[in-house]
Amino acid sequence: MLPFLGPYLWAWPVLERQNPAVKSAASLSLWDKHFREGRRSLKTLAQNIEFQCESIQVSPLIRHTEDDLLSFLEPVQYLEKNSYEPVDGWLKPRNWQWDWPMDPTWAPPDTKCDMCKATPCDCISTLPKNRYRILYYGAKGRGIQARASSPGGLAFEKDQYIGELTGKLVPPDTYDNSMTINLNRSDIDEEPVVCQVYCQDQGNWVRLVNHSCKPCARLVAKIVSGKAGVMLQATQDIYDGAEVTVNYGRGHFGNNDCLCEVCKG
Ligand SMILES: C[S@@+](CC[C@H](N)C(=O)[O-])C[C@H]1O[C@@H](n2cnc3c(N)ncnc32)[C@H](O)[C@@H]1O
Repeated sequence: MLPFLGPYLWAWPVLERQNPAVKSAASLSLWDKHFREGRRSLKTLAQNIEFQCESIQVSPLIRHTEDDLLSFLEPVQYLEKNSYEPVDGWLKPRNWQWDWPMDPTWAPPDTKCDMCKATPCDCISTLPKNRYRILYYGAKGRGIQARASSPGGLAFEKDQYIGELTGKLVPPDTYDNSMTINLNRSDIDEEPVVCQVYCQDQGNWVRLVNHSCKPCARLVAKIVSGKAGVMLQATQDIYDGAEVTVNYGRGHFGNNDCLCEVCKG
């Protein structure tokens, strides 16, 4: 996915001539690496490759320094699973009964999986693959479109788990933005929030799901294959070509800010 810089990648030799900053031999190999990555993304529709330039407004490239340009072409770090590192001062969640500090998504081995109701299992590796594509949805930015094996076919069945949102695990109340979601644990008394999943700088495709006031999916905290996580679950049958959306919660968008199909007719 790299429509924005795509034309520049194809015109790379011209860009190189125009920007005198792009000369240092030391950085050529980095350029080369990102350039190849970009071409691969354009050629193969490798939907998991997202680039830093896609979430920012880039002014004409000639005005940028070499470092800027390189950072635009840097792929967003793709996480197959959540990343956890201990943080000083991360308080033990309410009613947590195990060692602390530790990965707050850890669950005891006898915890039943919310997908198959059994234990142990490998449900997490059975989530659908290649059933989505990243598309631009106008002023909403990028979003996720469902993709079935045949045109117009059923991509996801009602209640099916579509994917897991991955990101960096951070202490509760660290961030308050649309790239962060609280993870609470239904297997612990009073269901405390044990961490947030923060996916601004790294994560997977689920982080690109847009909001709708009439969504076809939801993000829900579940325990799957022995780990707690935020799962994307279809709330109705979703067909090929439909945008996969969730509700970000009441009050997320101010008056008239929501661009979903309900609010914009
Ligand atoms: C989790 S991100 C979704 C991916 C985002 N569209 C992108 O291209 O990076 C959330 C952001 O998408 C945009 N967005 C999502 N749903 C929207 C909606 N219904 N109306 C307006 N903007 C929306 C807002 O900018 C919001 O802060």
